[in-house]
Amino acid sequence: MSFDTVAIKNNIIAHEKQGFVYTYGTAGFRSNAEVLGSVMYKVGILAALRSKKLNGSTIGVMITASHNPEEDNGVKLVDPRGEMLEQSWEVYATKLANANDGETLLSAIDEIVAQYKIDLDIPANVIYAYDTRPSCPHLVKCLEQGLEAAGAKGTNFGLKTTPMLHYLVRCINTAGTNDAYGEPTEEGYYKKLTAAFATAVKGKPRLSTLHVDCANGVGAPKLRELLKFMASDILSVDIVNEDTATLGQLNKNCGADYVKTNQRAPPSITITAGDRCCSYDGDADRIVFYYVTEDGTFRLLDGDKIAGLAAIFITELVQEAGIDSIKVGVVQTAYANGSSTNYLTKVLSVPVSCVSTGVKHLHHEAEKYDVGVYFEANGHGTVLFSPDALNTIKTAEAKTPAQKQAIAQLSALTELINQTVGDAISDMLLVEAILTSRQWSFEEWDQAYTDLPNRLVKVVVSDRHIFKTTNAERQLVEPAGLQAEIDSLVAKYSNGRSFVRASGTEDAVRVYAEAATRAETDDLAFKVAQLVYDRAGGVGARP
Ligand SMILES: CC(=O)N[C@H]1[C@@H](OP(=O)(O)O)O[C@H](CO)[C@@H](O)[C@@H]1O
Ligand SMILES: [Mg+2]
Repeated sequence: MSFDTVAIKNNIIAHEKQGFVYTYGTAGFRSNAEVLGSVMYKVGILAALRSKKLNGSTIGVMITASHNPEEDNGVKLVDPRGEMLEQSWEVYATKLANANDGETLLSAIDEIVAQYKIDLDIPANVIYAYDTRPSCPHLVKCLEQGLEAAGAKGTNFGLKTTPMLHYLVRCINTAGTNDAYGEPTEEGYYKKLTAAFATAVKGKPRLSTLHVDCANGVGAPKLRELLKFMASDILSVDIVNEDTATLGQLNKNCGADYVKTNQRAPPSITITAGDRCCSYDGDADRIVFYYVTEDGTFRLLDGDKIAGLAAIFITELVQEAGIDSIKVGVVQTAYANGSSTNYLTKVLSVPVSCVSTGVKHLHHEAEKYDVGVYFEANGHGTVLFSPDALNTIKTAEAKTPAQKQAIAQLSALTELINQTVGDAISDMLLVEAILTSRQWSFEEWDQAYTDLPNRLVKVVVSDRHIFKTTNAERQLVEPAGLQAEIDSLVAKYSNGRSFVRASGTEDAVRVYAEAATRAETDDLAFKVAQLVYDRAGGVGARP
Protein backbone atom coordinates (compact mmCIF):
# COMPACT_ATOMS: atom_id res chain seq x y z
CA MET A 1 0.00 0.00 0.00
CA SER A 2 1.52 3.26 -1.03
CA PHE A 3 0.83 6.92 -0.56
CA ASP A 4 -0.98 7.48 -3.85
CA THR A 5 -1.10 11.17 -4.70
CA VAL A 6 -3.16 10.55 -7.83
CA ALA A 7 -5.78 8.69 -5.80
CA ILE A 8 -5.64 11.31 -3.06
CA LYS A 9 -6.34 14.02 -5.59
CA ASN A 10 -9.00 12.16 -7.56
CA ASN A 11 -10.95 10.73 -4.65
CA ILE A 12 -11.24 13.97 -2.70
CA ILE A 13 -14.68 14.41 -1.19
CA ALA A 14 -16.15 17.78 -2.15
CA HIS A 15 -16.94 20.31 0.56
CA GLU A 16 -20.54 19.92 1.57
CA LYS A 17 -21.05 23.62 2.12
CA GLN A 18 -19.15 26.31 0.26
CA GLY A 19 -17.57 28.96 2.43
CA PHE A 20 -17.64 26.86 5.60
CA VAL A 21 -14.37 27.24 7.50
CA TYR A 22 -13.09 24.20 9.40
CA THR A 23 -10.92 24.59 12.49
CA TYR A 24 -9.08 21.91 14.45
CA GLY A 25 -9.84 23.29 17.89
CA THR A 26 -9.75 22.19 21.51
CA ALA A 27 -11.63 19.02 20.66
CA GLY A 28 -10.64 18.43 17.03
CA PHE A 29 -13.13 19.23 14.25
CA ARG A 30 -16.68 19.57 15.48
CA SER A 31 -19.84 20.82 13.76
CA ASN A 32 -23.09 19.72 12.21
CA ALA A 33 -22.44 16.22 10.83
CA GLU A 34 -23.63 17.21 7.36
CA VAL A 35 -20.43 19.09 6.55
CA LEU A 36 -17.98 16.55 7.96
CA GLY A 37 -17.64 13.88 5.27
CA SER A 38 -15.08 15.94 3.36
CA VAL A 39 -13.13 16.50 6.58
CA MET A 40 -13.05 12.79 7.45
CA TYR A 41 -11.32 12.04 4.17
CA LYS A 42 -8.56 14.51 5.00
CA VAL A 43 -8.33 13.29 8.58
CA GLY A 44 -7.59 9.82 7.17
CA ILE A 45 -4.70 11.30 5.20
CA LEU A 46 -3.50 13.35 8.16
CA ALA A 47 -3.53 10.31 10.47
CA ALA A 48 -1.47 8.41 7.88
CA LEU A 49 1.08 11.25 7.72
CA ARG A 50 1.27 11.46 11.50
CA SER A 51 1.88 7.71 11.73
CA LYS A 52 4.59 7.87 9.07
CA LYS A 53 6.23 10.77 10.88
CA LEU A 54 6.34 8.61 14.03
CA ASN A 55 7.90 5.62 12.26
CA GLY A 56 4.67 3.74 11.78
CA SER A 57 3.39 4.06 15.37
CA THR A 58 -0.34 3.54 15.59
CA ILE A 59 -2.43 6.73 15.55
CA GLY A 60 -6.04 6.81 16.75
CA VAL A 61 -9.02 8.53 15.18
CA MET A 62 -12.16 9.02 17.28
CA ILE A 63 -15.44 10.07 15.69
CA THR A 64 -17.66 11.76 18.26
CA ALA A 65 -19.07 15.13 19.25
CA SER A 66 -19.14 14.39 22.97
CA HIS A 67 -21.91 16.36 24.70
CA ASN A 68 -23.09 18.17 21.54
CA PRO A 69 -26.59 17.53 20.18
CA GLU A 70 -27.15 14.37 18.17
CA GLU A 71 -27.08 16.08 14.75
CA ASP A 72 -23.49 17.22 15.36
CA ASN A 73 -20.41 15.10 15.02
CA GLY A 74 -16.67 15.53 15.21
CA VAL A 75 -13.31 13.89 14.91
CA LYS A 76 -10.00 14.01 16.70
CA LEU A 77 -6.63 12.36 16.45
CA VAL A 78 -4.93 10.43 19.23
CA ASP A 79 -1.14 10.30 19.47
CA PRO A 80 0.80 7.06 20.17
CA ARG A 81 0.78 7.22 23.97
CA GLY A 82 -2.93 7.92 23.98
CA GLU A 83 -2.58 11.68 24.30
CA MET A 84 -4.20 14.35 22.15
CA LEU A 85 -2.59 15.19 18.81
CA GLU A 86 0.59 17.27 19.22
CA GLN A 87 -0.47 20.88 19.13
CA SER A 88 1.86 22.03 16.34
CA TRP A 89 -0.04 19.73 13.96
CA GLU A 90 -3.36 21.46 14.58
CA VAL A 91 -2.67 24.23 12.05
CA TYR A 92 -1.85 21.63 9.39
CA ALA A 93 -4.99 19.69 10.24
CA THR A 94 -6.92 22.91 9.68
CA LYS A 95 -5.15 23.57 6.37
CA LEU A 96 -5.89 20.09 5.06
CA ALA A 97 -9.53 20.30 6.08
CA ASN A 98 -10.03 23.58 4.24
CA ALA A 99 -8.39 22.42 0.99
CA ASN A 100 -11.33 22.47 -1.38
CA ASP A 101 -9.81 20.84 -4.46
CA GLY A 102 -7.25 18.15 -5.27
CA GLU A 103 -4.39 20.54 -6.12
CA THR A 104 -4.77 22.60 -2.95
CA LEU A 105 -4.93 19.39 -0.94
CA LEU A 106 -1.72 18.07 -2.48
CA SER A 107 0.12 21.29 -1.80
CA ALA A 108 -1.12 21.29 1.83
CA ILE A 109 0.19 17.72 2.11
CA ASP A 110 3.54 18.74 0.55
CA GLU A 111 3.87 21.46 3.15
CA ILE A 112 3.41 18.99 6.03
CA VAL A 113 5.79 16.48 4.47
CA ALA A 114 8.46 19.16 4.05
CA GLN A 115 7.91 20.71 7.47
CA TYR A 116 8.21 17.40 9.33
CA LYS A 117 10.59 15.68 6.87
CA ILE A 118 8.21 12.76 6.51
CA ASP A 119 9.37 9.64 4.69
CA LEU A 120 6.31 8.60 2.72
CA ASP A 121 7.63 5.06 2.27
CA ILE A 122 7.17 4.29 5.96
CA PRO A 123 3.99 2.21 6.45
CA ALA A 124 1.19 3.95 8.35
CA ASN A 125 -1.04 2.37 11.01
CA VAL A 126 -4.30 3.89 12.13
CA ILE A 127 -7.08 2.59 14.37
CA TYR A 128 -10.48 4.22 14.58
CA ALA A 129 -13.70 4.05 16.55
CA TYR A 130 -16.95 5.96 16.86
CA ASP A 131 -19.84 6.72 19.21
CA THR A 132 -23.59 6.07 18.80
CA ARG A 133 -24.46 9.05 16.57
CA PRO A 134 -26.55 8.19 13.47
CA SER A 135 -24.07 10.03 11.22
CA CYS A 136 -21.14 7.81 12.24
CA PRO A 137 -21.47 5.02 9.61
CA HIS A 138 -21.29 7.53 6.74
CA LEU A 139 -18.37 9.41 8.32
CA VAL A 140 -16.50 6.17 8.92
CA LYS A 141 -16.75 5.39 5.18
CA CYS A 142 -15.32 8.81 4.31
CA LEU A 143 -12.46 8.29 6.76
CA GLU A 144 -11.75 4.88 5.23
CA GLN A 145 -11.53 6.44 1.76
CA GLY A 146 -8.87 8.83 3.03
CA LEU A 147 -6.92 6.05 4.74
CA GLU A 148 -7.05 3.97 1.60
CA ALA A 149 -5.85 6.75 -0.69
CA ALA A 150 -3.00 7.42 1.75
CA GLY A 151 -2.10 3.71 1.78
CA ALA A 152 -2.54 3.41 5.55
CA LYS A 153 -3.41 0.19 7.30
CA GLY A 154 -6.66 1.07 9.03
CA THR A 155 -8.32 -1.03 11.73
CA ASN A 156 -11.93 -0.42 12.65
CA PHE A 157 -12.48 -0.93 16.41
CA GLY A 158 -16.19 -0.18 16.08
CA LEU A 159 -18.35 1.39 18.76
CA LYS A 160 -16.20 2.66 21.65
CA THR A 161 -16.12 5.39 24.27
CA THR A 162 -13.49 8.04 23.57
CA PRO A 163 -11.25 6.99 26.50
CA MET A 164 -11.35 3.36 25.35
CA LEU A 165 -9.91 4.38 22.00
CA HIS A 166 -7.15 6.30 23.81
CA TYR A 167 -6.49 3.21 25.93
CA LEU A 168 -6.30 0.96 22.85
CA VAL A 169 -3.85 3.25 21.08
CA ARG A 170 -1.51 3.21 24.08
CA CYS A 171 -1.80 -0.57 24.51
CA ILE A 172 -0.95 -1.22 20.87
CA ASN A 173 2.06 1.09 20.89
CA THR A 174 3.49 -0.19 24.16
CA ALA A 175 2.85 -3.90 23.56
CA GLY A 176 5.90 -6.01 24.31
CA THR A 177 7.78 -3.19 26.09
CA ASN A 178 8.52 -2.71 29.82
CA ASP A 179 5.87 -0.08 29.69
CA ALA A 180 3.10 -2.30 28.26
CA TYR A 181 -0.17 -0.59 29.14
CA GLY A 182 -2.57 -3.50 28.79
CA GLU A 183 -4.28 -5.92 26.48
CA PRO A 184 -5.37 -4.00 23.35
CA THR A 185 -8.98 -5.16 23.40
CA GLU A 186 -12.22 -3.94 24.89
CA GLU A 187 -12.24 -6.99 27.13
CA GLY A 188 -8.68 -6.19 28.22
CA TYR A 189 -9.88 -2.75 29.31
CA TYR A 190 -12.75 -4.23 31.37
CA LYS A 191 -10.50 -6.80 32.99
CA LYS A 192 -7.87 -4.25 33.91
CA LEU A 193 -10.39 -1.88 35.51
CA THR A 194 -12.45 -4.47 37.33
CA ALA A 195 -9.40 -6.29 38.74
CA ALA A 196 -7.95 -2.99 39.98
CA PHE A 197 -11.28 -1.99 41.53
CA ALA A 198 -11.56 -5.30 43.37
CA THR A 199 -8.09 -4.79 44.89
CA ALA A 200 -8.80 -1.17 45.81
CA VAL A 201 -11.97 -2.01 47.78
CA LYS A 202 -10.86 -5.35 49.20
CA GLY A 203 -12.35 -6.10 52.61
CA LYS A 204 -14.73 -3.12 52.62
CA PRO A 205 -18.52 -3.36 52.55
CA ARG A 206 -20.21 -2.37 49.29
CA LEU A 207 -21.85 1.07 49.15
CA SER A 208 -25.48 1.66 48.22
CA THR A 209 -26.48 1.63 44.53
CA LEU A 210 -25.00 4.27 42.27
CA HIS A 211 -27.44 5.56 39.63
CA VAL A 212 -25.56 6.24 36.42
CA ASP A 213 -27.06 8.54 33.76
CA CYS A 214 -25.33 7.55 30.51
CA ALA A 215 -26.77 10.44 28.45
CA ASN A 216 -28.31 7.86 26.06
CA GLY A 217 -24.83 7.46 24.64
CA VAL A 218 -22.06 4.94 24.15
CA GLY A 219 -21.30 4.84 27.88
CA ALA A 220 -24.49 2.82 28.43
CA PRO A 221 -23.69 -0.36 26.47
CA LYS A 222 -20.05 -0.17 27.53
CA LEU A 223 -20.81 0.16 31.22
CA ARG A 224 -23.21 -2.76 30.90
CA GLU A 225 -20.43 -4.80 29.34
CA LEU A 226 -17.97 -3.83 32.10
CA LEU A 227 -20.43 -4.89 34.80
CA LYS A 228 -20.25 -8.45 33.47
CA PHE A 229 -16.64 -8.51 34.69
CA MET A 230 -17.42 -6.90 38.07
CA ALA A 231 -18.40 -8.95 41.11
CA SER A 232 -21.84 -7.74 42.18
CA ASP A 233 -20.90 -7.79 45.86
CA ILE A 234 -18.39 -4.96 45.44
CA LEU A 235 -20.30 -2.50 43.26
CA SER A 236 -23.98 -1.91 42.68
CA VAL A 237 -24.88 0.16 39.64
CA ASP A 238 -28.23 1.12 38.14
CA ILE A 239 -27.99 2.42 34.56
CA VAL A 240 -30.38 5.18 33.47
CA ASN A 241 -30.73 6.96 30.12
CA GLU A 242 -29.40 4.13 28.03
CA ASP A 243 -31.60 4.53 24.97
CA THR A 244 -29.12 4.60 22.12
CA ALA A 245 -31.68 3.35 19.59
CA THR A 246 -34.34 6.09 19.53
CA LEU A 247 -33.35 9.02 17.34
CA GLY A 248 -32.84 12.35 19.06
CA GLN A 249 -32.23 11.09 22.59
CA LEU A 250 -28.45 11.51 22.83
CA ASN A 251 -27.54 14.15 25.46
CA LYS A 252 -31.13 15.37 25.43
CA ASN A 253 -32.10 16.70 28.85
CA CYS A 254 -29.53 14.43 30.44
CA GLY A 255 -25.81 13.85 30.72
CA ALA A 256 -22.93 15.58 32.52
CA ASP A 257 -23.16 18.82 30.58
CA TYR A 258 -26.88 19.18 31.25
CA VAL A 259 -26.37 18.58 34.97
CA LYS A 260 -23.39 20.93 35.29
CA THR A 261 -24.96 23.72 33.26
CA ASN A 262 -28.43 23.55 34.77
CA GLN A 263 -27.29 22.61 38.26
CA ARG A 264 -30.04 20.03 38.47
CA ALA A 265 -30.65 16.32 37.93
CA PRO A 266 -32.02 15.18 34.55
CA PRO A 267 -35.85 15.19 34.64
CA SER A 268 -35.74 11.46 33.79
CA ILE A 269 -34.24 10.70 37.20
CA THR A 270 -36.34 10.79 40.35
CA ILE A 271 -33.83 11.61 43.02
CA THR A 272 -34.53 11.60 46.74
CA ALA A 273 -32.33 12.20 49.77
CA GLY A 274 -29.86 9.36 50.18
CA ASP A 275 -29.69 8.54 46.45
CA ARG A 276 -26.25 8.58 44.88
CA CYS A 277 -26.19 9.67 41.23
CA CYS A 278 -23.73 10.52 38.49
CA SER A 279 -23.91 11.55 34.83
CA TYR A 280 -21.58 10.80 31.92
CA ASP A 281 -21.46 12.82 28.72
CA GLY A 282 -22.20 11.41 25.26
CA ASP A 283 -18.77 9.85 24.67
CA ALA A 284 -18.15 8.94 28.32
CA ASP A 285 -15.05 11.01 28.99
CA ARG A 286 -16.68 13.34 31.52
CA ILE A 287 -18.50 12.67 34.78
CA VAL A 288 -20.17 14.64 37.56
CA PHE A 289 -21.82 13.29 40.72
CA TYR A 290 -24.81 14.68 42.63
CA TYR A 291 -27.35 14.12 45.35
CA VAL A 292 -30.11 16.01 47.16
CA THR A 293 -30.08 16.94 50.83
CA GLU A 294 -32.91 16.11 53.28
CA ASP A 295 -34.53 19.47 52.49
CA GLY A 296 -34.41 18.73 48.76
CA THR A 297 -31.48 20.98 47.82
CA PHE A 298 -29.54 19.78 44.78
CA ARG A 299 -25.81 19.34 45.42
CA LEU A 300 -23.30 18.93 42.62
CA LEU A 301 -19.99 17.12 43.07
CA ASP A 302 -18.14 18.31 40.00
CA GLY A 303 -14.60 17.99 38.64
CA ASP A 304 -13.21 20.25 41.39
CA LYS A 305 -14.76 18.02 44.05
CA ILE A 306 -13.39 14.89 42.36
CA ALA A 307 -9.91 16.46 42.24
CA GLY A 308 -10.12 17.31 45.95
CA LEU A 309 -11.21 13.79 46.83
CA ALA A 310 -8.47 12.16 44.75
CA ALA A 311 -5.81 14.55 46.09
CA ILE A 312 -6.61 13.95 49.77
CA PHE A 313 -6.91 10.20 49.33
CA ILE A 314 -3.66 9.76 47.43
CA THR A 315 -1.77 12.17 49.70
CA GLU A 316 -2.82 10.17 52.76
CA LEU A 317 -2.18 6.85 51.05
CA VAL A 318 1.44 7.69 50.19
CA GLN A 319 1.92 8.71 53.82
CA GLU A 320 0.42 5.45 55.08
CA ALA A 321 2.56 3.54 52.60
CA GLY A 322 5.71 5.23 53.92
CA ILE A 323 6.58 6.64 50.50
CA ASP A 324 5.72 10.28 51.02
CA SER A 325 8.64 11.28 48.81
CA ILE A 326 5.88 11.04 46.20
CA LYS A 327 4.33 14.50 45.94
CA VAL A 328 0.80 15.12 44.77
CA GLY A 329 -0.08 18.23 42.77
CA VAL A 330 -3.36 19.44 41.29
CA VAL A 331 -3.96 21.20 37.98
CA GLN A 332 -7.03 23.36 37.44
CA THR A 333 -8.29 26.02 35.05
CA ALA A 334 -9.64 29.46 35.86
CA TYR A 335 -13.12 27.89 35.93
CA ALA A 336 -12.28 25.99 39.13
CA ASN A 337 -14.34 27.25 42.02
CA GLY A 338 -12.35 29.60 44.27
CA SER A 339 -13.32 27.51 47.30
CA SER A 340 -11.76 24.41 45.78
CA THR A 341 -8.47 26.19 45.10
CA ASN A 342 -8.53 27.54 48.64
CA TYR A 343 -9.20 24.07 50.07
CA LEU A 344 -6.40 22.46 48.06
CA THR A 345 -3.77 25.07 48.84
CA LYS A 346 -4.73 26.09 52.40
CA VAL A 347 -6.26 22.94 53.89
CA LEU A 348 -4.54 20.12 52.02
CA SER A 349 -1.38 22.15 51.36
CA VAL A 350 -0.94 20.65 47.92
CA PRO A 351 0.56 22.68 45.08
CA VAL A 352 -2.02 23.86 42.54
CA SER A 353 -1.29 25.09 39.02
CA CYS A 354 -3.74 26.98 36.87
CA VAL A 355 -3.56 26.51 33.09
CA SER A 356 -5.58 27.45 30.02
CA THR A 357 -8.88 25.70 29.24
CA GLY A 358 -8.64 22.42 27.34
CA VAL A 359 -7.61 19.01 28.54
CA LYS A 360 -4.32 18.96 26.67
CA HIS A 361 -3.05 21.92 28.73
CA LEU A 362 -4.02 20.25 31.99
CA HIS A 363 -2.54 16.94 30.95
CA HIS A 364 0.85 18.41 30.11
CA GLU A 365 1.03 20.37 33.34
CA ALA A 366 0.01 17.31 35.39
CA GLU A 367 2.94 15.39 33.92
CA LYS A 368 5.25 17.70 35.89
CA TYR A 369 4.15 16.23 39.24
CA ASP A 370 4.92 12.81 40.74
CA VAL A 371 1.18 12.36 40.94
CA GLY A 372 -0.69 14.99 38.93
CA VAL A 373 -4.42 15.24 39.57
CA TYR A 374 -6.15 17.26 36.89
CA PHE A 375 -9.81 18.06 36.41
CA GLU A 376 -11.80 20.71 34.62
CA ALA A 377 -14.73 21.88 36.75
CA ASN A 378 -17.07 20.29 34.19
CA GLY A 379 -15.84 16.80 35.14
CA HIS A 380 -13.19 16.06 32.55
CA GLY A 381 -9.95 14.81 34.06
CA THR A 382 -7.78 12.06 35.44
CA VAL A 383 -4.74 11.39 37.63
CA LEU A 384 -1.27 10.83 36.15
CA PHE A 385 1.50 8.88 37.85
CA SER A 386 5.04 9.74 36.70
CA PRO A 387 7.36 6.87 35.68
CA ASP A 388 9.40 7.50 38.88
CA ALA A 389 6.31 7.41 41.08
CA LEU A 390 5.18 4.18 39.41
CA ASN A 391 8.57 2.66 40.07
CA THR A 392 8.60 3.80 43.70
CA ILE A 393 5.17 2.23 44.25
CA LYS A 394 6.14 -0.96 42.47
CA THR A 395 9.36 -1.45 44.45
CA ALA A 396 8.16 -0.17 47.85
CA GLU A 397 8.78 -2.62 50.69
CA ALA A 398 6.18 -2.72 53.44
CA LYS A 399 7.32 -2.84 57.06
CA THR A 400 3.84 -3.19 58.55
CA PRO A 401 0.53 -4.73 57.42
CA ALA A 402 -0.92 -1.20 57.18
CA GLN A 403 1.88 -0.15 54.85
CA LYS A 404 1.36 -3.28 52.81
CA GLN A 405 -2.29 -2.49 52.36
CA ALA A 406 -1.62 1.12 51.42
CA ILE A 407 0.95 0.07 48.83
CA ALA A 408 -1.48 -2.48 47.36
CA GLN A 409 -4.18 0.17 47.17
CA LEU A 410 -1.89 2.71 45.53
CA SER A 411 -0.77 0.14 43.04
CA ALA A 412 -4.41 -0.70 42.28
CA LEU A 413 -5.15 2.99 41.68
CA THR A 414 -2.37 3.18 39.07
CA GLU A 415 -4.20 0.44 37.16
CA LEU A 416 -7.69 1.75 37.81
CA ILE A 417 -7.09 5.28 36.59
CA ASN A 418 -6.90 5.80 32.84
CA GLN A 419 -3.46 7.32 32.27
CA THR A 420 -4.22 8.54 28.78
CA VAL A 421 -7.23 10.81 29.17
CA GLY A 422 -10.22 11.58 31.42
CA ASP A 423 -12.56 8.60 31.45
CA ALA A 424 -16.05 8.63 32.94
CA ILE A 425 -16.05 4.89 33.67
CA SER A 426 -12.57 4.87 35.18
CA ASP A 427 -13.21 8.10 37.14
CA MET A 428 -16.48 6.66 38.43
CA LEU A 429 -14.64 3.60 39.70
CA LEU A 430 -11.93 5.79 41.24
CA VAL A 431 -14.49 7.80 43.20
CA GLU A 432 -16.35 4.63 44.21
CA ALA A 433 -13.09 3.00 45.30
CA ILE A 434 -12.20 5.99 47.49
CA LEU A 435 -15.68 6.31 49.00
CA THR A 436 -15.86 2.54 49.61
CA SER A 437 -12.44 2.56 51.17
CA ARG A 438 -13.44 5.43 53.49
CA GLN A 439 -17.07 4.27 53.82
CA TRP A 440 -18.06 7.83 53.01
CA SER A 441 -21.45 9.08 51.84
CA PHE A 442 -21.69 11.84 49.22
CA GLU A 443 -22.49 14.25 52.07
CA GLU A 444 -19.22 13.38 53.80
CA TRP A 445 -17.29 13.85 50.57
CA ASP A 446 -19.09 17.16 50.00
CA GLN A 447 -18.11 18.48 53.44
CA ALA A 448 -14.52 19.29 52.39
CA TYR A 449 -15.57 22.78 51.30
CA THR A 450 -18.61 24.71 50.07
CA ASP A 451 -18.57 26.07 46.53
CA LEU A 452 -18.84 29.80 46.07
CA PRO A 453 -21.93 30.65 44.03
CA ASN A 454 -20.83 30.99 40.41
CA ARG A 455 -22.24 31.82 37.03
CA LEU A 456 -21.14 31.30 33.45
CA VAL A 457 -22.63 33.60 30.81
CA LYS A 458 -22.16 33.59 27.03
CA VAL A 459 -21.91 36.85 25.13
CA VAL A 460 -22.03 36.87 21.33
CA VAL A 461 -19.82 39.54 19.74
CA SER A 462 -19.01 40.33 16.11
CA ASP A 463 -15.43 39.01 16.39
CA ARG A 464 -14.47 37.02 19.46
CA HIS A 465 -10.86 36.71 18.25
CA ILE A 466 -10.14 40.25 19.44
CA PHE A 467 -10.11 38.84 23.00
CA LYS A 468 -6.52 38.08 24.02
CA THR A 469 -5.70 36.77 27.48
CA THR A 470 -2.71 36.19 29.73
CA ASN A 471 -2.07 34.56 33.12
CA ALA A 472 -3.83 31.29 32.23
CA GLU A 473 -6.77 33.19 30.73
CA ARG A 474 -7.49 35.02 33.98
CA GLN A 475 -6.72 38.47 32.58
CA LEU A 476 -7.49 40.24 29.33
CA VAL A 477 -4.72 41.94 27.41
CA GLU A 478 -7.03 43.00 24.60
CA PRO A 479 -9.39 44.78 24.04
CA ALA A 480 -7.18 47.36 25.74
CA GLY A 481 -8.57 48.83 28.95
CA LEU A 482 -11.35 46.26 29.40
CA GLN A 483 -9.56 44.35 32.16
CA ALA A 484 -9.22 47.50 34.28
CA GLU A 485 -12.96 48.06 33.98
CA ILE A 486 -13.68 44.44 34.97
CA ASP A 487 -11.32 44.81 37.94
CA SER A 488 -13.13 47.85 39.21
CA LEU A 489 -16.47 46.03 39.01
CA VAL A 490 -15.06 42.96 40.79
CA ALA A 491 -13.69 45.12 43.61
CA LYS A 492 -17.26 46.01 44.63
CA TYR A 493 -18.19 42.42 45.59
CA SER A 494 -17.02 40.36 48.53
CA ASN A 495 -14.98 37.33 47.38
CA GLY A 496 -15.61 38.56 43.84
CA ARG A 497 -13.77 37.06 40.90
CA SER A 498 -14.55 37.34 37.23
CA PHE A 499 -12.74 36.70 33.97
CA VAL A 500 -13.54 36.81 30.28
CA ARG A 501 -12.22 34.72 27.39
CA ALA A 502 -13.23 33.64 23.91
CA SER A 503 -14.56 30.09 23.74
CA GLY A 504 -12.47 27.65 21.74
CA THR A 505 -15.46 25.54 20.77
CA GLU A 506 -18.33 28.00 20.27
CA ASP A 507 -18.69 31.36 18.59
CA ALA A 508 -19.07 33.27 21.86
CA VAL A 509 -17.21 34.97 24.66
CA ARG A 510 -17.53 33.33 28.08
CA VAL A 511 -17.94 35.42 31.21
CA TYR A 512 -17.31 33.66 34.52
CA ALA A 513 -18.15 35.22 37.87
CA GLU A 514 -18.22 34.11 41.47
CA ALA A 515 -18.85 36.00 44.71
CA ALA A 516 -19.95 35.47 48.29
CA THR A 517 -23.68 35.26 47.59
CA ARG A 518 -25.92 34.13 44.74
CA ALA A 519 -27.33 37.63 44.26
CA GLU A 520 -23.88 39.24 44.15
CA THR A 521 -22.64 36.59 41.74
CA ASP A 522 -25.51 37.09 39.33
CA ASP A 523 -25.14 40.84 39.53
CA LEU A 524 -21.40 40.69 38.87
CA ALA A 525 -21.80 38.23 35.97
CA PHE A 526 -24.37 40.38 34.23
CA LYS A 527 -22.48 43.63 34.79
CA VAL A 528 -19.35 42.10 33.24
CA ALA A 529 -21.39 40.58 30.39
CA GLN A 530 -22.91 43.98 29.64
CA LEU A 531 -19.48 45.57 29.70
CA VAL A 532 -18.20 43.02 27.19
CA TYR A 533 -21.23 43.54 24.99
CA ASP A 534 -20.84 47.34 25.04
CA ARG A 535 -17.08 47.52 24.60
CA ALA A 536 -16.50 44.67 22.16
CA GLY A 537 -19.22 44.72 19.53
CA GLY A 538 -22.05 42.76 21.11
CA VAL A 539 -24.44 41.10 18.66
CA GLY A 540 -28.14 40.45 19.27
CA ALA A 541 -29.90 41.27 22.53
CA ARG A 542 -27.85 43.02 25.23
CA PRO A 543 -27.43 40.73 28.28
C1 LIG B 1 -15.98 26.52 30.35
C2 LIG B 1 -15.94 25.18 29.75
O1 LIG B 1 -16.54 24.24 30.29
N1 LIG B 1 -15.24 25.04 28.61
C3 LIG B 1 -15.15 23.76 27.89
C4 LIG B 1 -15.24 24.01 26.40
O2 LIG B 1 -14.18 24.86 26.01
P1 LIG B 1 -14.37 26.38 25.55
O3 LIG B 1 -13.02 26.74 24.95
O4 LIG B 1 -14.68 27.14 26.79
O5 LIG B 1 -15.49 26.42 24.58
O6 LIG B 1 -15.11 22.77 25.71
C5 LIG B 1 -13.84 22.13 25.91
C6 LIG B 1 -13.79 20.88 25.03
O7 LIG B 1 -14.78 19.97 25.38
C7 LIG B 1 -13.66 21.80 27.40
O8 LIG B 1 -12.40 21.23 27.58
C8 LIG B 1 -13.82 23.09 28.21
O9 LIG B 1 -13.77 22.81 29.57
MG1 LIG C 1 -16.85 14.19 26.05
